[in-house]
Amino acid sequence: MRFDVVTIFPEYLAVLDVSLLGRARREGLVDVHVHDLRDFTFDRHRTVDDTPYGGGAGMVMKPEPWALALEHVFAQAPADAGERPVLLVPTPSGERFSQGLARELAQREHVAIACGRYEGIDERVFGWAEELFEVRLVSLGDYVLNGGEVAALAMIEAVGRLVPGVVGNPASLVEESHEDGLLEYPVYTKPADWRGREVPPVLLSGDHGKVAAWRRAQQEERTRARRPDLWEALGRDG
Ligand SMILES: Nc1cc(-c2cccs2)n[nH]1
Repeated sequence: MRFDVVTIFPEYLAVLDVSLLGRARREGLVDVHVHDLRDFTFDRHRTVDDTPYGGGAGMVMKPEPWALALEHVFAQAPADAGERPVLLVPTPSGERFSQGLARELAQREHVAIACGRYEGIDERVFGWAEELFEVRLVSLGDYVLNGGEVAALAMIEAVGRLVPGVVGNPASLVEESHEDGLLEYPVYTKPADWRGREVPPVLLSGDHGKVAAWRRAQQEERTRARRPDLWEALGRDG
């Protein structure tokens, strides 16, 4: 799987060289390429923004550098990709990013991410990009970041780790929060008695059936208590 990230802060993405994805990149499972938007400007100041039509505070990212950068990214598409690449655009006004969307994206050959800054990217870029990409405006949550780079890191990690072979033990991907719509159960390790706090006895029982039942009950209790929205969505009684 290939990721292409376009940003005015390419150094923001350098952390991907050291995280879990570092090995995946070295083993050719996941490929991440970062592009500096300013490389697609041609004025002396490498200008990427300008004042907003209609007035208002802040600056808007100019459309032409984005079009040139995204055309360059599109041309990098893996030769065998039998599908249009996805273009993810992190924005507070997008669809909610989720484990389900991460799973969907992990099946794709080529995912591009456009990291906006300032007050955003000229809206016309998204309509234009539809000619080359499946464009998905995506929100990480209802809060505002200064730019899309942090969101890009989060999405690359969430998607990249689901690519077969990236995570050593695929079984560890199964019982995670949100995999089955429920939050994950609590986990414990040695010592059994830590500062007077004991591990739930069922976990020391050796009875795998009881352990599984206890863990499921914990998942349901936690989801109902902490995420009533998820609980309702599961259609369980309130
Ligand atoms: N969920 C979310 C995305 C963002 C931004 C993306 C780009 C600039 S701000 N903030 N919050």
